[in-house]
Amino acid sequence: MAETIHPSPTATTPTAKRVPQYRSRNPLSATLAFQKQPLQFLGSLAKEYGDIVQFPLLNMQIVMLNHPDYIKRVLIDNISNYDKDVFIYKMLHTVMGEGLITSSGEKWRKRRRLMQPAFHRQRIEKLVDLINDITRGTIETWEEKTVRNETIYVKEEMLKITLKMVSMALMNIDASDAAQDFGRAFQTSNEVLAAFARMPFPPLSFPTPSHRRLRQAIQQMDVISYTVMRERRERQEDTGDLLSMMLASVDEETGEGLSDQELRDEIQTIFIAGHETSANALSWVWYLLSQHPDVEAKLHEEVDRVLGGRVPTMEDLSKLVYTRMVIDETMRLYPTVWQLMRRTINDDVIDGYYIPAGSIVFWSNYELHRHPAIWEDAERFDPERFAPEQVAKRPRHYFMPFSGGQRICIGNNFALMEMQVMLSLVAQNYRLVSLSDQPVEPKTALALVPSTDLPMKLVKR
Ligand code: HEM
Repeated sequence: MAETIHPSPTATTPTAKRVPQYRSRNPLSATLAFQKQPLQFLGSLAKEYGDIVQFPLLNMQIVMLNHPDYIKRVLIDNISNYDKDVFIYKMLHTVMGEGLITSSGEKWRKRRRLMQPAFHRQRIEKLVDLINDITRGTIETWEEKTVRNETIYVKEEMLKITLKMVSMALMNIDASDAAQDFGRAFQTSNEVLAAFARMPFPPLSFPTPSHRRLRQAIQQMDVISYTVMRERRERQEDTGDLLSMMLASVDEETGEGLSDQELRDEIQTIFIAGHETSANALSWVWYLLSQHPDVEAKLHEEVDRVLGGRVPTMEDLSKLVYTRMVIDETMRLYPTVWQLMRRTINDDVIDGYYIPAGSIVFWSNYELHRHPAIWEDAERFDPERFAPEQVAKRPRHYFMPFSGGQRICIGNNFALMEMQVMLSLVAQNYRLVSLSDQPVEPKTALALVPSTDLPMKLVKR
């Protein structure tokens, strides 16, 4: 029989069930396990409790949802009942301010409306040539390395290339030194924040050595964002990109443009959200290809057949079906955004479970993408799962590496385009062969990153 729950079911939810509670004699065991090995801990919860469970994390109670239908309720069906007033977004606020990821309500809505046109399909189509050029530039730097038989570190290479792509394509910033400096400062802030996300104590305002490093890194990123902004304001030219749109925008009610602080927050958000995510996804792709020669061979066959030695055009992308299948299957196994959370505004009932107002609901794409009722033999890397006829059989919300609903990733089409172009163009020219026997495991920083730098050798095809 359904138990009643704390605080107590509301009049509208008289029959709601209590969310199963994590059981342990040690009140700190969940916190310690989450801090030490979050993926293993979440996996054990899913195994033991199924699709929903509540566990304590420090002084918070977290409701872990582990079925895509539950996530659909939060992101789509009852979206107005969930906001981002949760510690992880407050933490990101220290770096991104109130940018598109961290803002909510009317502020978010207006900003999203303003930025959305920069990501329309027609605009993205125009960026294919630029993405090709940037990839070719990288391939040229690799020519010499190949001759000298030098090792490349794939993680670093992917971060460099995606940072260039996002800064040149969306903000028309010549991505030389400034972007690389931004990348370095971002890595520092990333390390500190990842540690804080696992153990949010002491508060970031407390001046520990690592929190001081974070402050410094934020200052360095600020200097770069403000310089970019000042230069573009002075030049007063409309280059038709995202930054131009933001600089020219005027609030319909107040007639005012975005303030320096608001622009800084958005530039920082785009720099950060727009490069590390795609870089990690691509790093995982190269790693998985190096471990699965059969998949690699099939990819080469497609790239050679469709492109015939040319660089890809927008029309080619729809024909590079297997290339896209490899990307999707990689994001299933290693979703770079591996944890998401929301706060429940008013009481809700999810599949009969009572979720009181103020609950923190949490889900991990890493776990969801391994749900045994949805993905057979889930640990196996098998791009065929994403063959068009297989995709057609699954509800769309069963696979949401870019999240879903109104707050779906604004850069999803851009990311898919850049990854498909980059992957096909590099695969046309090179094989990336792993140089290490060290096992590569997923590491939970803010994003899900490979545990090694992925040293590889370039072999010309
Ligand atoms: C493989 C690449 C990427 C993945 C897996 C990814 C994933 C995601 C996810 C899961 C969210 C939802 C976050 C949340 O609800 O808290 C998100 C939001 C967002 N992403 Fe991405 N992303 C990628 C690439 C990009 C790129 C290239 C850009 C920009 C150029 C970008 C910009 C953003 C922004 C601004 C948001 C906030 C959208 C909003 O709330 O309105 N992302 N992304």
